[in-house]
Amino acid sequence: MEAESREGVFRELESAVLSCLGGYSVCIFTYGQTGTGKTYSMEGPPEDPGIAPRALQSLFREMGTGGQHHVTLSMVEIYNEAVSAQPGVVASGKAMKSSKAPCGALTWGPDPAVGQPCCSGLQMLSLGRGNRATAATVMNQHSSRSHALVTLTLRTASPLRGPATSGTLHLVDLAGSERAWKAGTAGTSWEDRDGAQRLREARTINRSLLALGGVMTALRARRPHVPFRDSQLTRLLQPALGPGATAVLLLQISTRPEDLGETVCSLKFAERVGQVELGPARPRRAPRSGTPSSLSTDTPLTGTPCTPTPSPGSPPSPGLDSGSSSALSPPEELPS
Ligand SMILES: Nc1ncnc2c1ncn2[C@@H]1O[C@H](COP(=O)(O)OP(=O)(O)OP(=O)(O)O)[C@@H](O)[C@H]1O
Repeated sequence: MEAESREGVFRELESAVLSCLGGYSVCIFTYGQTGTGKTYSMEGPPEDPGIAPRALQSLFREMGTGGQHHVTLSMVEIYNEAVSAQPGVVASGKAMKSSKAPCGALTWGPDPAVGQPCCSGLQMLSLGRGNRATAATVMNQHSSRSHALVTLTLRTASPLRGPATSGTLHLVDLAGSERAWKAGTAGTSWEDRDGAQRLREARTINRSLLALGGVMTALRARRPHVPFRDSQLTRLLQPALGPGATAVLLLQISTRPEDLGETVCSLKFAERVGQVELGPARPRRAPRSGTPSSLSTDTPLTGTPCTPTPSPGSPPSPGLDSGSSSALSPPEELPS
């Protein structure tokens, strides 16, 4: 995505983002082949921010115009099917105007329920970004090896706007799909430990993206059973893809002739997503008490313990891909 179009894309998304303040549930997710710029589009460099910081700035600018708001931000990473909350990247507090913070800097004020947090939402985003599992692959020097889900829950009360509402914004940066031969470590052979690790990651990533494709197929066909339980990714996305939610897919594709196969797969996936109907968007009233809902609270993670995110160089965590025999088998077919 070119720099000047990134602002244009955000302008298209802004009304959906702001609808969260009216109690709507909105999910924006990036999808595409590895190395096509998903993370860049979602995060962007400080001099030209991506969708996530722009969304936060826009929301907080709007919140500064009135009403009472309670904001919860959480960041969850899925690496090799292990789910972990990013340490220190879960916060709750009342959004407040601050003379010290620039407009939209997202300062949290003291909240008796959670102690005295006072940090900037943008700082929190970059903290999570820094902790994310990345590694060099043939296709991308800083490839994200995990799916990252940022959830903002916004409970809003305004005497002028009627009953209190609870809206949610999910920002999802999916790990990229990749072919087996492209999943190895740059400059090393497949037989070495790093190469094997990259292949194992690629296999798990592709499998979870296939599960997402299965969910989209079921939603499109309005099947009574939607296989949300087929992967951690789809489990966590369930509330974001429920009735009345709004989901926006940002598709990243490569225009290189040698990537044609992957590009066609990505376009087919987008076509399928484009045919999904989640029903008319519905606002949600805030619960009378308790914590606002978010991905982490709406979806029980029973049976899926939160484990610390291993760095790509550390031994694999026990899970779906712990079998050494499967470690070097190629990733499954690309999701399409
Ligand atoms: N519009 C852009 N302008 C400048 N550099 C870009 C742009 N888009 C992507 N890049 C650069 O291309 C590289 C790959 O981008 P990025 O890591 O965002 O891809 P990705 O799709 O998230 O990959 P993966 O799925 O492997 O994590 C990065 O070095 C990034 O800085």
